[in-house]
Amino acid sequence: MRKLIVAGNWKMNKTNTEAVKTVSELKELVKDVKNVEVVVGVPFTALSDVAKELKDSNVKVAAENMHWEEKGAFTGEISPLMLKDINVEYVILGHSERREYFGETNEIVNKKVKSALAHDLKPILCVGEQLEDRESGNTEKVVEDHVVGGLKDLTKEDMLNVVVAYEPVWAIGTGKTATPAQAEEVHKFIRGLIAKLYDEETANEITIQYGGSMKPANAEELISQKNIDGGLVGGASLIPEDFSKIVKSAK
Ligand SMILES: O=C[C@H](O)COP(=O)(O)O
Repeated sequence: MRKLIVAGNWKMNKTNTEAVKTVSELKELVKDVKNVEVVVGVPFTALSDVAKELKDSNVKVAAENMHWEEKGAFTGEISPLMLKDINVEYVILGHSERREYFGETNEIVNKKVKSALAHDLKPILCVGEQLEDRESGNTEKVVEDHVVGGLKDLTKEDMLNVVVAYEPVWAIGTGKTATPAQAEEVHKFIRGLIAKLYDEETANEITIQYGGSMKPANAEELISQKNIDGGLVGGASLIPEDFSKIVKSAK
């Protein structure tokens, strides 16, 4: 039975003080949730204090990015060792904003995914098409390129620790959600791709989250689709009440 995972991605929002206050409210709101893994992805500056605040709670912590090397002359970067040391469990990799604004290629994303796994961090690999890809009928081609490129050289055992997040870029922060049927179609395609790259059993175990304007009002219908196993939530994850409603709508 694959795991339902609802993860927040705060992006570049909240100071450390605001972050600690937010998660202290969130952990109370979701303390009785058992069927869903709850994760918050927070800025680097807040990771340590957020992890301390969430110790002994059922909410896990994610970083929003990391470098693939353990240490060295990489000014401004954060390494997997640094994340492990402060009890971070997940790391969001290959988000479309990293690809678009910071030039991350599949090759870079793949190095990060492999490094995360080697350091016992669970990567959330983000994949998804731009509006022009969808309009030109290239959604599957782009998604396949991200999935195959991001997972290159991973073993079946590695794969079982990877979470995939399908995020159509045109739906991120725009209020335009993919319809449940549109999202399900791509999720099914991704699972089929993983079955081809590995096998059916592995594909059935992988959590594939949907991301893109997920809100309390649309989460239940999206997550109830056969191949949608949770969400990667941006804007709505900044408000504990809204995020907890999304978590509780996952069944
Ligand atoms: O990682 C999260 C996504 O980019 C979705 O963001 P959003 O929920 O604000 O559309």
